[in-house]
Amino acid sequence: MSQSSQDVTVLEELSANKSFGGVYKRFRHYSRVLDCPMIFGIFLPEQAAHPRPKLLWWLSGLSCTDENFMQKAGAHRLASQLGLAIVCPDTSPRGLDLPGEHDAYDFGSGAGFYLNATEAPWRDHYRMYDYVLEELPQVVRANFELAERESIFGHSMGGHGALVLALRNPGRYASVSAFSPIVNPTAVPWGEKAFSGYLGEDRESWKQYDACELILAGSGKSDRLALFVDQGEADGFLENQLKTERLEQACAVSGHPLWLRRQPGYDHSYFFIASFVDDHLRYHAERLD
Ligand SMILES: N[C@@H](CCC(=O)N[C@@H](CSC=O)C(=O)NCC(=O)O)C(=O)O
Repeated sequence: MSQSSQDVTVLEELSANKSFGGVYKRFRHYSRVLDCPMIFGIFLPEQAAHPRPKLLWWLSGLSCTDENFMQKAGAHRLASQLGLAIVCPDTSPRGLDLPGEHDAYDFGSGAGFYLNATEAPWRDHYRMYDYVLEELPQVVRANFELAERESIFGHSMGGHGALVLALRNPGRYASVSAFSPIVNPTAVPWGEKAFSGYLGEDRESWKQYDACELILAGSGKSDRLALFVDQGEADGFLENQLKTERLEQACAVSGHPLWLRRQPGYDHSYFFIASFVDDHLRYHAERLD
């Protein structure tokens, strides 16, 4: 069977670790959307107590794999109690060797930006928007018995991904939240570098992947999903890359509901995420009930 005709829902189990009564597993599958093998992680709460867990997606940031959140966020204990299944996709296609793909932490491997690239050579593989929105959910649902509703959260580049996916797909997610998200990628160095490489120089086309632009464009819409955002005030990326105040401004102008918490002294790391992840898990669990 050729790779492109492989059944994407067939999983190869790579590891399984019991954790807080549940189980953390990693799987490899062939992604037709990305045209390469991909790995994802899933935490499943105890089967007997939660036969049909609620589904929560986590999107990680630059330089991460499917493993960072599972190993560092300390989310398993409460996810197990709340009956949450958490799925962590990888942050880019893998196993390729496109020109320059592995040269920098903020472009190429580990930096897919949850978009569908239109520029060569990226467009043949870098389609993380479709992968996270469509293909991986099909794979996960074909293999695990899960509740129908789903929610999404993420960090930094992954916070950007979570906000964009939720804003562009009203009704799809019961709730969305983010730690230290890149909120206005079309106007900060990380986003400008990635979007010009993946999407080309037409800046109009970039706006479909920019949370602030989407919020401003959706001004007056009635079905706006509230955004829950935690941002550390001692985050070294806040001033140049994250610019949380622009999200505040866009939401204020558009009347988009935003619950923004500025957390004094916290930086951009997983120590920040671990400090507040319980609040996010409870927030999503309540809205998924
Ligand atoms: N220069 C650093 C930058 C990588 C980094 O800080 N990545 C963050 C996400 S930043 C925005 O998307 C991260 O989550 N890192 C992984 C971790 O486990 O902390 C570098 O490459 O080291």
